[in-house]
Amino acid sequence: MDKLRIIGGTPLNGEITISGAKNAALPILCASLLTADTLRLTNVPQLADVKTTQKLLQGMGVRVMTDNVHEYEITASHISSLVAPYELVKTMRASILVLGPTLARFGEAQVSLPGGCAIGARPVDQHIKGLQAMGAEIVIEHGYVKAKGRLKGARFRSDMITVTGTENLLMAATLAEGTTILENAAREPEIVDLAELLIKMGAKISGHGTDTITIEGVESLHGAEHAIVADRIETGTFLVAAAAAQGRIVCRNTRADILGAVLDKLVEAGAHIEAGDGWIALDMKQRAKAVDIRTLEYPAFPTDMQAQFMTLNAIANGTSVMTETIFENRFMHVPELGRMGAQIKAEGNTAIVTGVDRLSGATVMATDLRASASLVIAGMVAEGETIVDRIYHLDRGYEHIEAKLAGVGAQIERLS
Ligand SMILES: CC(=O)N[C@H]1[C@@H](OP(=O)(O)OP(=O)(O)OC[C@H]2O[C@@H](n3ccc(=O)[nH]c3=O)[C@H](O)[C@@H]2O)O[C@H](CO)[C@@H](O)[C@@H]1O
Ligand SMILES: C=C(OP(=O)(O)O)C(=O)O
Repeated sequence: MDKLRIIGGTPLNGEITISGAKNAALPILCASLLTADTLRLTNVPQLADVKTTQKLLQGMGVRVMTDNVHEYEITASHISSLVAPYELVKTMRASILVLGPTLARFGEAQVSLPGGCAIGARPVDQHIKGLQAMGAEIVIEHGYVKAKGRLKGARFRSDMITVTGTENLLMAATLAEGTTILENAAREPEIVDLAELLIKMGAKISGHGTDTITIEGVESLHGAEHAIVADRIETGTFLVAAAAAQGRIVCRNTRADILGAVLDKLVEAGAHIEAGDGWIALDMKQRAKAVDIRTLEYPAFPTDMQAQFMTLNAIANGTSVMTETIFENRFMHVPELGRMGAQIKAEGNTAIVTGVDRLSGATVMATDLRASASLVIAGMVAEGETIVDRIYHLDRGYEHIEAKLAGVGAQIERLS
Protein backbone atom coordinates (compact mmCIF):
# COMPACT_ATOMS: atom_id res chain seq x y z
CA MET A 1 0.00 0.00 0.00
CA ASP A 2 1.38 3.45 -0.94
CA LYS A 3 2.74 5.78 1.74
CA LEU A 4 4.20 9.27 1.73
CA ARG A 5 7.61 9.94 3.22
CA ILE A 6 8.18 13.53 4.26
CA ILE A 7 11.25 15.23 5.73
CA GLY A 8 10.08 18.27 7.62
CA GLY A 9 11.51 21.73 7.89
CA THR A 10 12.19 22.66 4.27
CA PRO A 11 10.97 26.13 3.21
CA LEU A 12 8.05 26.38 0.77
CA ASN A 13 8.37 28.78 -2.12
CA GLY A 14 6.94 28.80 -5.63
CA GLU A 15 3.79 28.25 -7.66
CA ILE A 16 1.16 25.52 -7.61
CA THR A 17 -1.48 24.95 -10.30
CA ILE A 18 -4.82 24.09 -8.76
CA SER A 19 -6.99 21.32 -10.24
CA GLY A 20 -10.70 21.25 -10.89
CA ALA A 21 -12.86 20.64 -7.82
CA LYS A 22 -13.63 17.05 -6.85
CA ASN A 23 -16.93 18.13 -5.36
CA ALA A 24 -18.00 19.83 -8.60
CA ALA A 25 -16.65 17.14 -10.94
CA LEU A 26 -18.57 14.29 -9.28
CA PRO A 27 -22.11 15.75 -9.65
CA ILE A 28 -21.25 17.13 -13.09
CA LEU A 29 -20.11 13.70 -14.34
CA CYS A 30 -23.41 12.29 -13.03
CA ALA A 31 -25.35 15.04 -14.84
CA SER A 32 -24.36 13.27 -18.08
CA LEU A 33 -27.18 10.80 -17.28
CA LEU A 34 -29.71 13.58 -17.96
CA THR A 35 -29.15 13.66 -21.72
CA ALA A 36 -28.56 11.37 -24.71
CA ASP A 37 -26.14 13.96 -26.12
CA THR A 38 -22.45 14.39 -25.34
CA LEU A 39 -21.05 16.45 -22.46
CA ARG A 40 -17.57 17.82 -23.06
CA LEU A 41 -15.81 18.53 -19.78
CA THR A 42 -12.45 20.18 -19.20
CA ASN A 43 -10.41 20.83 -16.03
CA VAL A 44 -11.58 17.46 -14.68
CA PRO A 45 -9.24 16.53 -11.81
CA GLN A 46 -7.30 13.25 -12.01
CA LEU A 47 -8.59 11.61 -8.85
CA ALA A 48 -9.57 8.18 -7.60
CA ASP A 49 -13.14 9.45 -7.03
CA VAL A 50 -13.38 10.61 -10.64
CA LYS A 51 -12.22 7.17 -11.80
CA THR A 52 -14.81 5.54 -9.54
CA THR A 53 -17.54 7.74 -11.02
CA GLN A 54 -16.31 6.85 -14.50
CA LYS A 55 -16.59 3.12 -13.63
CA LEU A 56 -20.04 3.66 -12.15
CA LEU A 57 -21.28 5.41 -15.30
CA GLN A 58 -19.63 2.88 -17.61
CA GLY A 59 -21.31 0.10 -15.62
CA MET A 60 -24.63 1.73 -16.50
CA GLY A 61 -23.72 1.76 -20.19
CA VAL A 62 -22.55 5.37 -20.45
CA ARG A 63 -19.75 5.96 -23.00
CA VAL A 64 -16.85 7.79 -21.40
CA MET A 65 -13.96 8.98 -23.57
CA THR A 66 -11.03 10.61 -21.85
CA ASP A 67 -7.52 11.71 -22.69
CA ASN A 68 -6.86 10.36 -19.18
CA VAL A 69 -5.68 13.75 -18.07
CA HIS A 70 -8.29 16.45 -17.72
CA GLU A 71 -10.75 16.19 -20.60
CA TYR A 72 -13.80 13.96 -20.78
CA GLU A 73 -16.50 13.32 -23.38
CA ILE A 74 -19.47 11.52 -21.90
CA THR A 75 -22.50 10.20 -23.73
CA ALA A 76 -25.42 8.50 -22.00
CA SER A 77 -27.32 7.65 -25.21
CA HIS A 78 -27.66 3.92 -24.50
CA ILE A 79 -28.18 2.91 -20.91
CA SER A 80 -27.86 -0.79 -20.10
CA SER A 81 -28.44 -0.69 -16.33
CA LEU A 82 -30.20 1.62 -13.91
CA VAL A 83 -28.30 0.25 -10.92
CA ALA A 84 -25.42 1.72 -8.90
CA PRO A 85 -23.95 -1.36 -7.18
CA TYR A 86 -22.71 -1.69 -3.60
CA GLU A 87 -19.13 -2.49 -4.75
CA LEU A 88 -18.70 1.05 -6.09
CA VAL A 89 -20.94 2.99 -3.71
CA LYS A 90 -19.07 1.59 -0.70
CA THR A 91 -15.84 3.17 -1.96
CA MET A 92 -17.43 6.54 -2.73
CA ARG A 93 -20.54 7.96 -1.06
CA ALA A 94 -20.99 10.54 -3.80
CA SER A 95 -22.28 7.66 -5.99
CA ILE A 96 -25.69 8.58 -4.56
CA LEU A 97 -25.57 11.44 -7.10
CA VAL A 98 -26.70 9.11 -9.88
CA LEU A 99 -30.06 8.65 -8.15
CA GLY A 100 -31.71 11.97 -9.07
CA PRO A 101 -30.68 12.16 -12.74
CA THR A 102 -31.32 8.45 -13.49
CA LEU A 103 -34.79 8.53 -11.94
CA ALA A 104 -35.68 11.80 -13.65
CA ARG A 105 -34.73 10.63 -17.15
CA PHE A 106 -35.64 6.92 -17.04
CA GLY A 107 -38.40 6.83 -14.41
CA GLU A 108 -36.47 4.26 -12.38
CA ALA A 109 -33.21 3.91 -10.45
CA GLN A 110 -31.57 1.62 -7.89
CA VAL A 111 -28.64 2.89 -5.88
CA SER A 112 -26.92 1.05 -3.07
CA LEU A 113 -27.55 2.99 0.14
CA PRO A 114 -24.25 4.57 1.22
CA GLY A 115 -23.44 3.63 4.78
CA GLY A 116 -21.80 5.92 7.30
CA CYS A 117 -18.14 6.75 6.89
CA ALA A 118 -15.17 7.76 9.02
CA ILE A 119 -16.49 11.30 9.59
CA GLY A 120 -20.10 10.55 10.50
CA ALA A 121 -23.34 8.64 9.92
CA ARG A 122 -24.14 10.71 6.84
CA PRO A 123 -27.72 9.63 6.10
CA VAL A 124 -29.36 10.46 2.75
CA ASP A 125 -32.91 10.80 4.09
CA GLN A 126 -33.29 14.31 2.65
CA HIS A 127 -32.39 13.12 -0.87
CA ILE A 128 -35.15 10.51 -0.51
CA LYS A 129 -37.73 12.86 1.06
CA GLY A 130 -37.17 15.42 -1.69
CA LEU A 131 -37.65 12.85 -4.46
CA GLN A 132 -40.77 11.55 -2.70
CA ALA A 133 -42.10 15.11 -2.56
CA MET A 134 -41.64 15.10 -6.36
CA GLY A 135 -43.81 12.00 -6.63
CA ALA A 136 -41.24 9.20 -6.62
CA GLU A 137 -42.16 5.88 -5.03
CA ILE A 138 -39.17 4.80 -2.98
CA VAL A 139 -38.45 1.67 -0.99
CA ILE A 140 -35.28 0.61 0.78
CA GLU A 141 -34.69 -3.07 0.07
CA HIS A 142 -31.64 -5.31 0.43
CA GLY A 143 -29.45 -2.26 1.09
CA TYR A 144 -30.65 -0.43 -2.02
CA VAL A 145 -32.72 2.72 -2.56
CA LYS A 146 -35.19 1.62 -5.22
CA ALA A 147 -37.01 4.54 -6.80
CA LYS A 148 -39.56 4.79 -9.59
CA GLY A 149 -42.14 7.13 -11.02
CA ARG A 150 -42.35 10.16 -13.28
CA LEU A 151 -41.28 13.22 -11.33
CA LYS A 152 -43.47 16.27 -10.87
CA GLY A 153 -42.35 19.70 -9.72
CA ALA A 154 -42.78 20.36 -5.99
CA ARG A 155 -41.85 22.78 -3.24
CA PHE A 156 -39.36 21.05 -0.90
CA ARG A 157 -37.75 22.46 2.22
CA SER A 158 -34.97 20.20 3.55
CA ASP A 159 -34.61 19.72 7.31
CA MET A 160 -30.96 20.69 7.13
CA ILE A 161 -28.67 22.13 4.50
CA THR A 162 -27.22 19.30 2.40
CA VAL A 163 -24.80 19.75 -0.47
CA THR A 164 -25.23 16.49 -2.40
CA GLY A 165 -28.91 16.44 -1.40
CA THR A 166 -29.41 19.82 -3.10
CA GLU A 167 -27.44 18.56 -6.14
CA ASN A 168 -29.49 15.36 -6.48
CA LEU A 169 -32.80 17.24 -6.29
CA LEU A 170 -31.57 20.01 -8.58
CA MET A 171 -30.63 17.49 -11.27
CA ALA A 172 -33.87 15.55 -10.82
CA ALA A 173 -35.99 18.71 -11.05
CA THR A 174 -34.55 19.73 -14.43
CA LEU A 175 -36.59 16.96 -16.13
CA ALA A 176 -39.62 16.96 -13.79
CA GLU A 177 -42.99 18.11 -15.04
CA GLY A 178 -43.64 21.62 -13.70
CA THR A 179 -41.80 23.88 -11.28
CA THR A 180 -39.69 22.79 -8.31
CA ILE A 181 -38.65 25.12 -5.52
CA LEU A 182 -35.83 23.92 -3.28
CA GLU A 183 -35.82 25.83 0.00
CA ASN A 184 -33.02 25.74 2.58
CA ALA A 185 -30.78 24.78 -0.35
CA ALA A 186 -27.00 24.61 -0.02
CA ARG A 187 -25.12 27.56 -1.56
CA GLU A 188 -21.70 25.98 -2.16
CA PRO A 189 -19.81 27.14 -5.28
CA GLU A 190 -19.88 23.54 -6.55
CA ILE A 191 -23.69 23.75 -6.68
CA VAL A 192 -23.43 26.95 -8.68
CA ASP A 193 -21.01 25.20 -11.05
CA LEU A 194 -23.43 22.28 -11.50
CA ALA A 195 -26.35 24.68 -12.09
CA GLU A 196 -24.31 26.58 -14.69
CA LEU A 197 -23.62 23.34 -16.55
CA LEU A 198 -27.30 22.33 -16.37
CA ILE A 199 -28.34 25.73 -17.76
CA LYS A 200 -25.91 25.21 -20.67
CA MET A 201 -27.69 21.86 -21.23
CA GLY A 202 -31.01 23.68 -21.54
CA ALA A 203 -32.29 23.56 -17.94
CA LYS A 204 -34.29 26.48 -16.56
CA ILE A 205 -32.82 27.30 -13.17
CA SER A 206 -32.71 30.47 -11.08
CA GLY A 207 -31.59 31.26 -7.55
CA HIS A 208 -28.57 28.91 -7.50
CA GLY A 209 -26.04 30.27 -5.04
CA THR A 210 -28.92 31.36 -2.75
CA ASP A 211 -30.94 29.24 -0.32
CA THR A 212 -33.93 29.06 -2.70
CA ILE A 213 -33.46 27.46 -6.09
CA THR A 214 -36.28 27.44 -8.62
CA ILE A 215 -36.27 24.91 -11.45
CA GLU A 216 -38.80 24.85 -14.27
CA GLY A 217 -38.74 21.34 -15.68
CA VAL A 218 -38.10 20.84 -19.41
CA GLU A 219 -38.84 17.86 -21.71
CA SER A 220 -35.22 17.07 -22.45
CA LEU A 221 -31.70 18.40 -22.09
CA HIS A 222 -28.92 18.54 -24.67
CA GLY A 223 -25.13 18.35 -24.80
CA ALA A 224 -22.84 21.11 -23.53
CA GLU A 225 -19.23 22.05 -22.85
CA HIS A 226 -18.04 23.03 -19.42
CA ALA A 227 -14.82 23.64 -17.47
CA ILE A 228 -14.97 22.41 -13.86
CA VAL A 229 -14.59 25.18 -11.26
CA ALA A 230 -11.30 25.37 -9.32
CA ASP A 231 -10.94 23.27 -6.18
CA ARG A 232 -11.24 25.72 -3.29
CA ILE A 233 -10.37 23.03 -0.72
CA GLU A 234 -7.20 21.99 -2.55
CA THR A 235 -6.29 25.68 -2.79
CA GLY A 236 -6.96 26.21 0.91
CA THR A 237 -4.90 23.13 1.81
CA PHE A 238 -1.80 24.44 -0.02
CA LEU A 239 -2.24 27.93 1.42
CA VAL A 240 -2.39 26.49 4.95
CA ALA A 241 0.70 24.36 4.20
CA ALA A 242 2.61 27.49 3.17
CA ALA A 243 1.35 29.40 6.22
CA ALA A 244 2.47 26.57 8.52
CA ALA A 245 5.90 26.37 6.82
CA GLN A 246 6.27 30.20 6.87
CA GLY A 247 6.68 30.23 3.11
CA ARG A 248 5.49 32.13 0.10
CA ILE A 249 3.39 30.45 -2.59
CA VAL A 250 1.19 31.47 -5.46
CA CYS A 251 -1.79 29.26 -6.35
CA ARG A 252 -2.79 29.53 -10.02
CA ASN A 253 -5.97 28.49 -11.86
CA THR A 254 -8.03 29.21 -8.75
CA ARG A 255 -10.46 31.78 -7.35
CA ALA A 256 -10.29 33.96 -4.26
CA ASP A 257 -13.98 34.92 -4.40
CA ILE A 258 -15.09 31.41 -3.32
CA LEU A 259 -12.56 31.13 -0.48
CA GLY A 260 -13.55 34.15 1.61
CA ALA A 261 -13.87 32.52 5.05
CA VAL A 262 -10.61 30.57 4.63
CA LEU A 263 -8.61 33.59 3.44
CA ASP A 264 -10.00 35.68 6.34
CA LYS A 265 -8.74 33.09 8.83
CA LEU A 266 -5.31 32.97 7.18
CA VAL A 267 -5.06 36.76 7.46
CA GLU A 268 -6.15 36.53 11.11
CA ALA A 269 -3.36 33.97 11.61
CA GLY A 270 -0.87 36.55 10.31
CA ALA A 271 -0.51 35.71 6.62
CA HIS A 272 -0.25 38.36 3.94
CA ILE A 273 -2.63 37.49 1.10
CA GLU A 274 -2.89 39.02 -2.35
CA ALA A 275 -5.24 37.84 -5.07
CA GLY A 276 -6.03 38.65 -8.67
CA ASP A 277 -7.82 37.12 -11.61
CA GLY A 278 -7.18 33.37 -11.29
CA TRP A 279 -4.46 33.51 -8.61
CA ILE A 280 -3.94 33.81 -4.85
CA ALA A 281 -0.55 34.53 -3.22
CA LEU A 282 0.27 33.89 0.43
CA ASP A 283 3.31 35.16 2.28
CA MET A 284 3.86 34.17 5.90
CA LYS A 285 6.87 35.71 7.60
CA GLN A 286 6.37 34.60 11.19
CA ARG A 287 4.89 31.87 13.34
CA ALA A 288 1.10 31.79 12.96
CA LYS A 289 -1.23 33.19 15.58
CA ALA A 290 -3.84 30.72 16.86
CA VAL A 291 -7.29 31.27 15.33
CA ASP A 292 -10.68 30.06 16.54
CA ILE A 293 -12.66 28.12 13.93
CA ARG A 294 -16.30 27.12 13.71
CA THR A 295 -17.29 25.08 10.67
CA LEU A 296 -20.59 25.88 8.99
CA GLU A 297 -22.25 25.72 5.60
CA TYR A 298 -20.99 28.00 2.79
CA PRO A 299 -20.25 30.89 2.82
CA ALA A 300 -18.98 30.27 6.38
CA PHE A 301 -15.86 28.26 7.19
CA PRO A 302 -15.87 24.83 5.41
CA THR A 303 -15.69 21.58 7.37
CA ASP A 304 -13.36 20.30 4.62
CA MET A 305 -10.68 22.78 5.85
CA GLN A 306 -11.01 22.10 9.59
CA ALA A 307 -8.32 19.40 9.86
CA GLN A 308 -5.73 21.43 7.93
CA PHE A 309 -6.29 24.47 10.17
CA MET A 310 -5.92 22.23 13.21
CA THR A 311 -2.35 21.49 12.15
CA LEU A 312 -1.70 25.22 11.73
CA ASN A 313 -3.16 25.91 15.17
CA ALA A 314 -1.14 23.03 16.62
CA ILE A 315 2.11 24.94 15.92
CA ALA A 316 0.70 28.46 16.35
CA ASN A 317 1.31 30.97 19.05
CA GLY A 318 -1.55 30.68 21.56
CA THR A 319 -4.60 28.54 22.17
CA SER A 320 -7.58 28.11 19.87
CA VAL A 321 -11.06 26.67 20.08
CA MET A 322 -12.18 24.65 17.05
CA THR A 323 -15.83 23.63 16.71
CA GLU A 324 -17.07 21.16 14.09
CA THR A 325 -20.80 21.61 13.50
CA ILE A 326 -21.34 19.65 10.26
CA PHE A 327 -20.09 16.11 10.98
CA GLU A 328 -20.23 14.36 14.36
CA ASN A 329 -16.93 12.47 14.07
CA ARG A 330 -14.51 14.69 12.21
CA PHE A 331 -11.65 14.82 14.73
CA MET A 332 -9.97 11.55 13.79
CA HIS A 333 -6.74 13.44 13.08
CA VAL A 334 -6.48 14.59 16.72
CA PRO A 335 -4.83 11.44 18.13
CA GLU A 336 -2.47 11.20 15.13
CA LEU A 337 -1.41 14.85 15.52
CA GLY A 338 -0.97 14.03 19.21
CA ARG A 339 1.52 11.32 18.24
CA MET A 340 3.55 14.08 16.57
CA GLY A 341 3.56 16.17 19.75
CA ALA A 342 0.48 18.36 19.24
CA GLN A 343 -1.47 19.36 22.34
CA ILE A 344 -5.13 18.99 21.49
CA LYS A 345 -8.04 18.15 23.78
CA ALA A 346 -11.18 17.14 21.94
CA GLU A 347 -14.52 16.71 23.63
CA GLY A 348 -17.74 16.33 21.68
CA ASN A 349 -17.61 18.69 18.74
CA THR A 350 -15.00 21.01 20.25
CA ALA A 351 -11.21 20.81 20.24
CA ILE A 352 -8.96 23.05 22.31
CA VAL A 353 -5.61 23.37 20.59
CA THR A 354 -2.60 24.69 22.51
CA GLY A 355 0.16 25.64 20.09
CA VAL A 356 3.55 23.98 20.62
CA ASP A 357 6.95 25.16 19.37
CA ARG A 358 7.46 22.18 17.13
CA LEU A 359 6.05 18.83 16.07
CA SER A 360 8.22 15.74 15.69
CA GLY A 361 8.02 13.35 12.76
CA ALA A 362 6.30 9.99 13.25
CA THR A 363 4.51 7.25 11.35
CA VAL A 364 0.86 8.26 11.18
CA MET A 365 -2.24 7.26 9.30
CA ALA A 366 -5.59 8.81 8.70
CA THR A 367 -9.05 7.49 8.19
CA ASP A 368 -10.33 10.18 5.86
CA LEU A 369 -9.28 12.58 3.14
CA ARG A 370 -8.82 15.93 4.89
CA ALA A 371 -7.39 14.30 8.03
CA SER A 372 -4.71 12.84 5.74
CA ALA A 373 -4.03 16.32 4.35
CA SER A 374 -3.59 17.68 7.87
CA LEU A 375 -0.97 14.99 8.56
CA VAL A 376 0.92 15.81 5.36
CA ILE A 377 1.10 19.47 6.46
CA ALA A 378 2.19 18.36 9.93
CA GLY A 379 4.93 16.22 8.38
CA MET A 380 6.23 19.19 6.36
CA VAL A 381 6.75 21.31 9.48
CA ALA A 382 7.80 18.54 11.88
CA GLU A 383 11.34 17.74 12.89
CA GLY A 384 12.67 14.66 11.05
CA GLU A 385 10.84 12.03 9.07
CA THR A 386 7.11 11.45 8.86
CA ILE A 387 5.47 8.52 7.10
CA VAL A 388 1.82 9.05 6.20
CA ASP A 389 0.15 5.69 5.69
CA ARG A 390 -3.14 4.84 3.92
CA ILE A 391 -2.77 7.59 1.35
CA TYR A 392 -5.52 6.12 -0.81
CA HIS A 393 -7.66 8.61 1.08
CA LEU A 394 -5.52 11.48 -0.27
CA ASP A 395 -5.70 10.08 -3.80
CA ARG A 396 -9.50 10.34 -3.63
CA GLY A 397 -9.33 14.13 -3.50
CA TYR A 398 -5.85 15.54 -4.25
CA GLU A 399 -4.29 15.27 -7.71
CA HIS A 400 -0.59 14.37 -7.42
CA ILE A 401 -0.27 16.04 -4.03
CA GLU A 402 3.34 14.93 -3.57
CA ALA A 403 4.42 16.31 -6.96
CA LYS A 404 2.69 19.64 -6.35
CA LEU A 405 4.26 20.02 -2.89
CA ALA A 406 7.70 18.87 -4.09
CA GLY A 407 7.43 21.53 -6.80
CA VAL A 408 7.41 24.26 -4.13
CA GLY A 409 10.28 22.78 -2.13
CA ALA A 410 8.78 20.14 0.15
CA GLN A 411 10.85 16.98 0.66
CA ILE A 412 8.14 14.48 -0.01
CA GLU A 413 8.05 11.21 -1.93
CA ARG A 414 5.63 8.38 -2.54
CA LEU A 415 6.76 4.94 -1.40
CA SER A 416 4.96 2.01 -2.95
C1 LIG B 1 -19.05 15.01 -2.71
C2 LIG B 1 -19.29 16.22 -1.87
O1 LIG B 1 -19.68 17.26 -2.35
N1 LIG B 1 -18.96 16.11 -0.58
C3 LIG B 1 -19.13 17.25 0.30
C4 LIG B 1 -20.57 17.33 0.75
O2 LIG B 1 -20.88 16.09 1.39
P1 LIG B 1 -22.40 15.74 1.67
O3 LIG B 1 -23.25 16.30 0.59
O4 LIG B 1 -22.45 14.28 1.91
O5 LIG B 1 -22.70 16.52 3.00
P2 LIG B 1 -24.10 17.16 3.41
O6 LIG B 1 -24.07 18.60 3.11
O7 LIG B 1 -25.17 16.35 2.79
O8 LIG B 1 -24.12 16.91 4.98
C5 LIG B 1 -24.33 17.93 5.92
C6 LIG B 1 -24.92 17.35 7.17
O9 LIG B 1 -26.25 16.95 6.91
C7 LIG B 1 -26.48 15.61 7.27
N2 LIG B 1 -27.44 15.03 6.30
C8 LIG B 1 -27.23 15.20 4.97
C9 LIG B 1 -28.13 14.69 4.04
C10 LIG B 1 -29.25 14.00 4.50
O10 LIG B 1 -30.09 13.51 3.72
N3 LIG B 1 -29.44 13.85 5.83
C11 LIG B 1 -28.56 14.35 6.76
O11 LIG B 1 -28.76 14.19 7.95
C12 LIG B 1 -25.09 14.95 7.18
O12 LIG B 1 -25.02 13.76 7.95
C13 LIG B 1 -24.22 16.08 7.69
O13 LIG B 1 -24.21 16.07 9.10
O14 LIG B 1 -20.72 18.41 1.65
C14 LIG B 1 -19.94 18.28 2.84
C15 LIG B 1 -20.29 19.46 3.72
O15 LIG B 1 -19.84 20.65 3.15
C16 LIG B 1 -18.47 18.20 2.50
O16 LIG B 1 -17.76 17.91 3.69
C17 LIG B 1 -18.19 17.13 1.49
O17 LIG B 1 -16.87 17.24 1.02
C1 LIG C 1 -15.82 14.63 2.96
C2 LIG C 1 -15.33 14.79 1.73
O1 LIG C 1 -15.73 14.10 0.63
P1 LIG C 1 -16.88 13.02 0.44
O2 LIG C 1 -18.19 13.70 0.63
O3 LIG C 1 -16.69 12.59 -0.96
O4 LIG C 1 -16.65 11.94 1.48
C3 LIG C 1 -14.29 15.80 1.43
O5 LIG C 1 -14.11 16.13 0.24
O6 LIG C 1 -13.63 16.28 2.37
